[in-house]
Amino acid sequence: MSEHGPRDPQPGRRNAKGRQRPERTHGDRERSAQRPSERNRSSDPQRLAAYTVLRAVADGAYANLELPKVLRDRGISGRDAAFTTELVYGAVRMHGLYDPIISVAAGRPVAKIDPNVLDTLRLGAHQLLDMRVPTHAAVDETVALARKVNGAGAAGFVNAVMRRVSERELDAWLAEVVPTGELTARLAVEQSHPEWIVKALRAALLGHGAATADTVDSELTALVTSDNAPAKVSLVARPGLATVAELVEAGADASPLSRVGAVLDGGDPGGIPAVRDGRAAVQDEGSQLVALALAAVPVDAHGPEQWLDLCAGPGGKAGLLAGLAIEAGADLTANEVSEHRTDLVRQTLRPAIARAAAAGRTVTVRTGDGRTIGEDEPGRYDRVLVDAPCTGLGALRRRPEARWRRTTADLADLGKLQRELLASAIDATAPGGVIGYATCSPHLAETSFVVSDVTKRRSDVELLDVRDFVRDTSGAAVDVPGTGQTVQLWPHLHGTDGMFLALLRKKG
Ligand SMILES: C[S@@+](CC[C@H](N)C(=O)[O-])C[C@H]1O[C@@H](n2cnc3c(N)ncnc32)[C@H](O)[C@@H]1O
Repeated sequence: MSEHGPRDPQPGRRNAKGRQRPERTHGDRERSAQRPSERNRSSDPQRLAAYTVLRAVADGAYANLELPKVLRDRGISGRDAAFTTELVYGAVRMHGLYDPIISVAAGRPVAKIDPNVLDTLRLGAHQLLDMRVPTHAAVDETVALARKVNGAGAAGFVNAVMRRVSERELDAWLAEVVPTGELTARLAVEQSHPEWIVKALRAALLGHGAATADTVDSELTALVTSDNAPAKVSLVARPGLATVAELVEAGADASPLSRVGAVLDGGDPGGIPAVRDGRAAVQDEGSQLVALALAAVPVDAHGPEQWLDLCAGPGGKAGLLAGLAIEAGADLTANEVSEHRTDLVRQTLRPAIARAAAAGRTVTVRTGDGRTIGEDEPGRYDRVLVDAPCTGLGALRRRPEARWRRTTADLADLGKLQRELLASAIDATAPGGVIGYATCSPHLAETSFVVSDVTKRRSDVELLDVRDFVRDTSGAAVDVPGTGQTVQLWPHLHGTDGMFLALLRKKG
């Protein structure tokens, strides 16, 4: 491949995401035109760390778990950690767009590029096309990284590809690689999602009443665009253990959406004492609304209410439910099928377990298959949460690799499990009790279809109108589009994960 120096771009031009691209200087061009072997640069720790995480993700790791480990092991913190995080999340999320660009720049399909080298190129493409990194730094540092991790031969190739990519602004690349035609196919590349997910989200917007035929294109565009924006850091003050005021004092803003929530505008939540002690935690406000709604439904119980979290791992909602249960004079059982995740629940609930004991109530954690609880303990519980295992298509902002791992085949396996768990939950619920069925996915096959399939087969449950129980901090009903009795929250409308909730009453 021949090498061409980058053209001078139009100074001060904004790219498609509205970011100001820095002006490039003549010096940048000269520098980029140098052969990689003529430069004597070693790669910097942040890019090396980002590359390490990308390779781990390629081997099956989760970026949100691997990244903190690598940052900690290498002593990367503060702004350097934020930079590394942006590199990792951007390169993983956006490679559905970067790969076609890299392919054009390299003159070959990405399948013909060594996967290690491809990850280096993705990191470089993200710096060039979506970050404020000056062009010369993005190119030079990517080449230095390639020399270190991919070898001298690969560094020459990376240099050539990076320089080609840097020749155009993002808008020009979009014009080249985004297909014309169907919006779903266009968004799949432009917003870097597998097309089956874009189609499923389109159906979900229509099916949950969040769009009409006239508005679905703009809603869908806003939704998939929001999947690529970093989620804000939301905190929960676990009732009885911490207060929102305490979180506000530590620098967060009270959440307008959740009465137990606060939102952190940057900074490390781990630095907040209540979070460090497990009295507060990072938790999406949508998840908080689910737990609050289930706890708010009036139930006629004989004696202290018995609450069950059927699928509790790693314990986020159980942490909130435990506090709400103690406040309500109820007992909570948190069940989880995986031993390892049960340990995480136990860790999360440790402060609540102690507090429950002091209040004469119990919070119990156990390992078990939720599908058999209905048979083993029929009618024992007054409130049951089924936060079902799902594709997580409503939480793509937080899990950058999830969109590339999920397949339509997952839906069939999960659908069977979801139906069995919901049926078991209903069996485990006492007459007059309430069941919450939740997913962090708006996919119709995991939400409305599961609820309608299970309820139409039985005469002992009725749907409640969830809208009555999803209340914001002021006590007003949260504005949820659609007219059905279930609630679907949306990242682009509510700023939360795409949580779904149905509430069912067991007939007395
Ligand atoms: C969506 S997650 C629950 C998240 C949790 N409620 C929270 O807020 O942190 C679903 C959980 O269900 C668990 N699970 C899967 N199959 C299960 C089963 N048959 N019985 C009980 N739990 C199960 C998974 O291991 C996973 O931890």
